[in-house]
Amino acid sequence: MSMQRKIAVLGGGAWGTALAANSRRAGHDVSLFARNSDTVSEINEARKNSRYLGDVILPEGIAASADAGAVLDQADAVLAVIPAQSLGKALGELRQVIPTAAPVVLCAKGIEQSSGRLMSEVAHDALPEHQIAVLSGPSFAADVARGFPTAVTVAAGNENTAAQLARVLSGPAFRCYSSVDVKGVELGGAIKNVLAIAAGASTGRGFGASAQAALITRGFAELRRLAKTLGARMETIMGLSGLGDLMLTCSSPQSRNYSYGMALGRGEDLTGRPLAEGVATAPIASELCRKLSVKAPIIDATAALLDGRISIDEAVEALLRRPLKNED
Ligand SMILES: NC(=O)C1=CN([C@@H]2O[C@H](COP(=O)(O)OP(=O)(O)OC[C@H]3O[C@@H](n4cnc5c(N)ncnc54)[C@H](O)[C@@H]3O)[C@@H](O)[C@H]2O)C=CC1
Ligand SMILES: O=C(CO)COP(=O)(O)O
Repeated sequence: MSMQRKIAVLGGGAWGTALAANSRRAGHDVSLFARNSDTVSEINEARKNSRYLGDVILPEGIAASADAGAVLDQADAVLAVIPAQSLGKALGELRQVIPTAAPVVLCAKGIEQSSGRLMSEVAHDALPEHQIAVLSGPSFAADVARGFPTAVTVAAGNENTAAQLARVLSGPAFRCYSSVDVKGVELGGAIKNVLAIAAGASTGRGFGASAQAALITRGFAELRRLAKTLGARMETIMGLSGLGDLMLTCSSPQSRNYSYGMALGRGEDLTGRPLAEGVATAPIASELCRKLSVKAPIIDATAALLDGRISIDEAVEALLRRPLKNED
């Protein structure tokens, strides 16, 4: 039986376009909803999305449109690639035109600042009749758009749905592992963005690789504690969507969160920078940890730093001066 499906992608930014390219290479019929008419014509006519992906040439046959209803019509699966803080509103507006039989795969990484909800909770509330899944893992849009080898995790509450989506979304160079741990997969993606800002700030401030390794490792301990409290599986946190994405994002200036942190650390002007999801997630992640009595000094310090409540040097001093403790 042919695996060809109609995949509808919502969001014409870097990641939406890259996932559309991947789905096309996997042999699917792909339509992409972008709000910006210049983006729509550039994808359709020049097979490019230069604003977000520079000179990458996309595969033939991605049908971009600013008409969400047309994009979603007859879709077998929907990839929601809209930034975390806008996802709830966007899905609410599109509810009537998303086919109820189509699983909705959430690809944003963040926690909703106004409510503290994870993306799957936001989506369940906006689309109570739909099956919700999450795709996350170490995957820069530019790499995926170019067809470089990448591996991610696709999670859904139903094991068969997760496995089926992993089969459908895997491409020649894009390997999807399946999971039923939706919460674990999305927590890793949301928290690594906050930790990447911290790691970038440390580098930008001029601290060495030792500080970097300490931040990543102790930040990972905070992610593990939060995930355990929320009932996620440790295997997930140790996997692609947790440790894997943390390693990628905290070590490469290709990450917008890491480079946001670097600019912060260097004292540069932060206006007009590309999307860095960790900026909005940091305060609510810190608040969530406080409410759940999860110790998260690095997440807290990152939120305080972003808020202008402390300087980097004050944050580092406060972190180092905490009472000595067991490494757990
Ligand atoms: N860029 C990357 O390498 C990766 C990004 N992600 C995640 O994917 C999400 C989206 O990121 P990017 O595409 O990279 O961001 P981006 O800034 O490149 O693009 C965001 C796109 O969403 C569109 N958008 C915003 N609100 C919308 C709405 N209400 N309806 C329709 N479209 C809307 C914008 O017009 C823009 O085209 C983020 O949560 C990010 O963390 C995940 C993995 C990799
Ligand atoms: O999520 C990503 C890689 O897995 C992309 O990271 P940035 O949003 O920091 O660029």
